[in-house]
Amino acid sequence: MTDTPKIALRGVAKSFGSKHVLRGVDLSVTRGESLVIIGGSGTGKSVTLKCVIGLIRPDAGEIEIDGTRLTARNRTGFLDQFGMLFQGGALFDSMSVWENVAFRFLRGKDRLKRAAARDLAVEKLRRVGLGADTADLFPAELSGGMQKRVGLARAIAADPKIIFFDEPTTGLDPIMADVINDLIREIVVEMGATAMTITHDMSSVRKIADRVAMLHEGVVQWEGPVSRIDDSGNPYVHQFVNGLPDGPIAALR
Ligand SMILES: Nc1ncnc2c1ncn2[C@@H]1O[C@H](COP(=O)(O)OP(=O)(O)OP(=O)(O)O)[C@@H](O)[C@H]1O
Repeated sequence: MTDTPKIALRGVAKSFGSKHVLRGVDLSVTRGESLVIIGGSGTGKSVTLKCVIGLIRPDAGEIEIDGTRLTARNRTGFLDQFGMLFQGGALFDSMSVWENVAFRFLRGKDRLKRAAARDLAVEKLRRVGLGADTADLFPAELSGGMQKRVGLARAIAADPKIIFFDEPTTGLDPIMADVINDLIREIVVEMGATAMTITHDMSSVRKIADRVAMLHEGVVQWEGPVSRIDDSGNPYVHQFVNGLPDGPIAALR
């Protein structure tokens, strides 16, 4: 084990026209660590994540993942190596639950025989609390919480060493959100995975994070261990964590 960051962003900048969304983001996530990026709506959390997973190309700065610098050439398909739980689950409606979970094993270089792929999917479904009886259902037949579990099973299907979570509790009631947060934490710890999550749900932050970074006005305003978020001494974090109407964030609106 080394302290080499699994994920490192250095001076990452991205504008859309005259809108400077990211103005030099520096972040690093070490091996086995869970970093949660917080920030208000429209502060660039999704843009940051999309830069990291290669869906958006930054205007400036560097991103290194697992020791490899992201370049225009290797960006495509980079995500294949990592697990990702998309906001809303992003399941394929026309495929059964097990086919969704085993998606990457049904084609390409990791292809398995269908029976083996199904067995793998059933095992992952079990890990997220779903019985084998859900394997042949279709996403439309599942509740939102079950869809999230299936998305999580798909994210961990290939035992990735790095997992990204995009707003993992969006659309869930508070009780189901808590269940999913617990499950994410358990699985990340059990797999020893490095995790990066974006969210504005403070209950997720408290459950999932080892470390927290607060994004505002295109830069990381504060970062520190999750144990410090109630006592950060940072006015942005204080306002955000406590949901206060007054403070530097509201003053800028
Ligand atoms: N492809 C794009 N083209 C133009 N503007 C974009 C694009 N993607 C994002 N933006 C803008 O960048 C800003 C940051 O968006 P982003 O989705 O990263 O915010 P966020 O922090 O994830 O917000 P939320 O919590 O509401 O999802 C927004 O103003 C958005 O309109």
